[in-house]
Amino acid sequence: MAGTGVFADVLDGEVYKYYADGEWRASASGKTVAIVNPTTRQTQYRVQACTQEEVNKVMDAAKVAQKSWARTPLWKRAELLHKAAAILKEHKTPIAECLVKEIAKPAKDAVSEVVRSGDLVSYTAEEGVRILGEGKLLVSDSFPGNERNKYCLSSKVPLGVVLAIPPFNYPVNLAVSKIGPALIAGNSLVLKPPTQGAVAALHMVHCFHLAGFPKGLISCVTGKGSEIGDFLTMHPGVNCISFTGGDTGIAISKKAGMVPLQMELGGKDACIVLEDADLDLVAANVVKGGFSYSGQRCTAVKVVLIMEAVADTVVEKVNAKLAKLKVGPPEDDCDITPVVTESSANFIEGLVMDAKEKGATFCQEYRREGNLIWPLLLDHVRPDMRIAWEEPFGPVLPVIRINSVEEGIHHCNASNFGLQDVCSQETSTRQS
Ligand SMILES: NC(=O)C1=CN([C@@H]2O[C@H](COP(=O)(O)OP(=O)(O)OC[C@H]3O[C@@H](n4cnc5c(N)ncnc54)[C@H](OP(=O)(O)O)[C@@H]3O)[C@@H](O)[C@H]2O)C=CC1
Ligand SMILES: O=C(O)[C@H](O)COP(=O)(O)O
Repeated sequence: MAGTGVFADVLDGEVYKYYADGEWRASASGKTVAIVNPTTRQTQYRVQACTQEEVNKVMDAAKVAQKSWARTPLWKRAELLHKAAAILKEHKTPIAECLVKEIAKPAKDAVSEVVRSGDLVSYTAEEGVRILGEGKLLVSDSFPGNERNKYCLSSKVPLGVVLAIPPFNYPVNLAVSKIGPALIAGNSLVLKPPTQGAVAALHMVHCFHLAGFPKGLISCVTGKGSEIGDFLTMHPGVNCISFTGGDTGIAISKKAGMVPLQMELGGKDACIVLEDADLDLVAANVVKGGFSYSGQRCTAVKVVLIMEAVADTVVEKVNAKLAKLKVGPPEDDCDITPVVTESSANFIEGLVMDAKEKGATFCQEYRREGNLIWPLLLDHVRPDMRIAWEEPFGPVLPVIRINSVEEGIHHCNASNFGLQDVCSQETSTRQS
């Protein structure tokens, strides 16, 4: 169970602690942030609202720890990462429980996220040893006027302190996908987890603590992004920011200053369906791509562009599959579970109502209870509707009927987003 057994140190009464200098601590702020369970809409957990002073101390400790970590042999860094990966997988059940309660991830997917995170940490360690073990020899006679009398050896060096900010939808997996690469490359890391998902992230960080990483090398500060985010991203102690999330990333890029930024932002991933596609395969992939984890994946299919000649058939096949999806609580491993917050549900509803006013065809009745939104396919969506362009991040999928492949490609290219598109004529995919 969360906060018990090996995880008991993480909990202080009813509030989860933050992690600094190798210890679990309560914030001097005396303030906490509530994490509301998307299903019950009641407070499920509480985390510390860290102060600026606490952030300063974490940054100082991260700077000190990084210096000796950078000198730690590569094989030893990899060894510790493998150890953390094994501990993470061993404790998949309590961590998955947090994902169910905090972000309403279906029970089986929650376990898969933790296991996959462990695998990713190990993979990073393996690849890191290979990639970081390589260097380059450069010679000097590539430029007129120079002889080959000088040699230069280059190898990769760490950046320093990496600030990692992942989103709510994969709070463990998208955190370790930053932690693993940063640590194997000799950096230290400060994690600011998403509020929804923070407790799962704290449990994950404890697995790194149990693996025995040097104190200060990894820290985890909690608090609302809107309150503590700017202080973190503009902190002079940060040497690199790795961010995954929505438009927040654009704001961060404007404030961060001269540090390397790694940004993975929102998407409007399109699926273009041509006449010669296998329409059963299309329907299966549209439902899986568009509706798994209730559409809350950056890689989710978020608009389907179908050639008019096959549109009725595809829509009918998709509708038949949607009728079979189980809608309900994540504990029952339902296919469609409540979306992460009430404000997300309101945003999704806003897109649906806009489409309704502008004449989209509702293939199902729009139904919502609390944060739970039943799966909905909207047909005959036109470019003047917001849902043609915006990312609902929910179980609502627009269909735009097209008359040529060029029309479909034009729609994709006119989007502000670039992430992942699929053309289901063959199995070709286009990543942008
Ligand atoms: N391209 C990719 O690989 C992926 C992209 N995404 C995208 O993420 C979005 C959904 O995730 P969501 O969590 O809602 O995204 P947000 O952009 O709302 O939040 C992402 C993170 O930023 C934090 N944050 C909020 N305000 C600030 C601030 N001012 N400064 C610094 N950090 C801040 C949040 O903390 P808090 O929770 O406390 O507000 C959270 O940890 C979708 O758009 C999705 O497409 C998701 C997965 C992968
Ligand atoms: O954040 C996301 O949406 C994930 O990185 C996507 O992973 P998935 O496509 O395997 O769900």
